[in-house]
Amino acid sequence: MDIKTLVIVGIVMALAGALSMATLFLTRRVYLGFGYWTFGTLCRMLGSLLFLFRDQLSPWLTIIFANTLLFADIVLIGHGLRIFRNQQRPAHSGIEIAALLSFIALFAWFTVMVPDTRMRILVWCIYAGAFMSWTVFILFTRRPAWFGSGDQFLALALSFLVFATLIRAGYTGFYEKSQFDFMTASGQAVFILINIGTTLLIVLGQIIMNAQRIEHDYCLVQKALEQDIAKRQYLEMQLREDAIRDPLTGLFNRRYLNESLQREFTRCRHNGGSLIVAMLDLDHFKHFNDHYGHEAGDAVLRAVGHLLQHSLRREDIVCRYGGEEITIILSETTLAVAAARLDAVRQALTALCIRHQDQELPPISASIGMAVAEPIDLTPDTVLARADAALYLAKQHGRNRIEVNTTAANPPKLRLFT
Ligand SMILES: Nc1nc2c(ncn2[C@@H]2O[C@H](COP(=O)(O)OP(=O)(O)OP(=O)(O)O)[C@@H](O)[C@H]2O)c(=O)[nH]1
Repeated sequence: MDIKTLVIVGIVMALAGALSMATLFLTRRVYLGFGYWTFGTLCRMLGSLLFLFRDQLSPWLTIIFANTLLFADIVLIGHGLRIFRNQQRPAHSGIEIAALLSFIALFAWFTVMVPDTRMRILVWCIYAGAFMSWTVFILFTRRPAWFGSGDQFLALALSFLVFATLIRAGYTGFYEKSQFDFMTASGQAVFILINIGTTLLIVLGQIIMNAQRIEHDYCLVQKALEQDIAKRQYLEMQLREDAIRDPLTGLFNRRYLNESLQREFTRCRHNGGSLIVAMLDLDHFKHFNDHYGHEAGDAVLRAVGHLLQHSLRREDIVCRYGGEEITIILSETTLAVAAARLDAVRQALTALCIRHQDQELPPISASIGMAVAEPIDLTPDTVLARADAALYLAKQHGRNRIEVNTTAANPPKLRLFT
């Protein structure tokens, strides 16, 4: 394959790279800096194309301008990279412009004033080698979070070119002048081949770098979104909790009682399970409040709420009905078991040691009324009313005791707990 054919292959490769970069640039999301890479690839293609007309057009075009375009590509790779990696735009523009202008001047000098191919090659090797090394340095030393195989590709391709440039500089120093003619010397063919190989590798590296950065940003957005969703869910849960909890005792509130009682009542009706409702009321609480103060009364209510929450089953629903009255919904259990459990609670309440402002408050007690949902209950409110009636009975019978609202299905034998 002669050198001209090789140059044509290089042009085709650069064209393919330029087209893929331009397509991405125009149709997809690209980061700042990608435009410089696209423009650089176009320069490379155009510069290679001009080489083909070496003996037909002016040396200003085919030597000076062509090489300037190739060098511009190398400058633009580094410039684009620094912008891609969020560096200040004007940071090194002065050096780049000065390098480009001096490169043009030296090439013009060694083409028009003192024609010297050996010097032109050396100038090329020094300028291109320095700029490529600078880019490799940035690639290896400033690794951002999205650093990945794309950066390695680019670093690898450029390092290879730096190596080839060094060899070319050495080769230039040892051979006769006649060997440097671009379109005839065989040594130049190797360098053109290396350029062809690295052109696509550089483009590929730049495209992968962009894709990896998009992927990294996407992951960040996704993570932020997930955190946002979790926060919202937590806030919603918190709002729901606030809406159904009594702030003083931590027990469910009246609203939740109404919802739950209706739900449990319907479930019990349809599935035939059991439903027991209990009303618990602190004894002589008005007197307690009057004697020890409202704040001490609040401390008692808090302690009672805490005890109830921790001494009943998880599935039992404990709600503050109002004031010092508490409603408990017990499902899927028998009256005997529920009564025994509530009596344990009653006894625990009497043993409760409550402190308020470094003062131990006197023992408290509670009366409890219970009712079992039965076919005669047409609504949940009737079960509640029967439990309340049993509570009234417990108060009348001397307090600190449990009374069960008896019906034909639940005879009075259960009035045992006093
Ligand atoms: N500290 C405090 N007291 C409350 C709260 N809600 C209601 N109370 C008081 O609870 C007392 C209820 O009194 P009563 O309904 O007369 O009942 P009692 O004194 O316990 O008498 P019996 O139930 O017959 O034993 C009232 O003094 C209310 O002010 C509250 O959130 N905090």
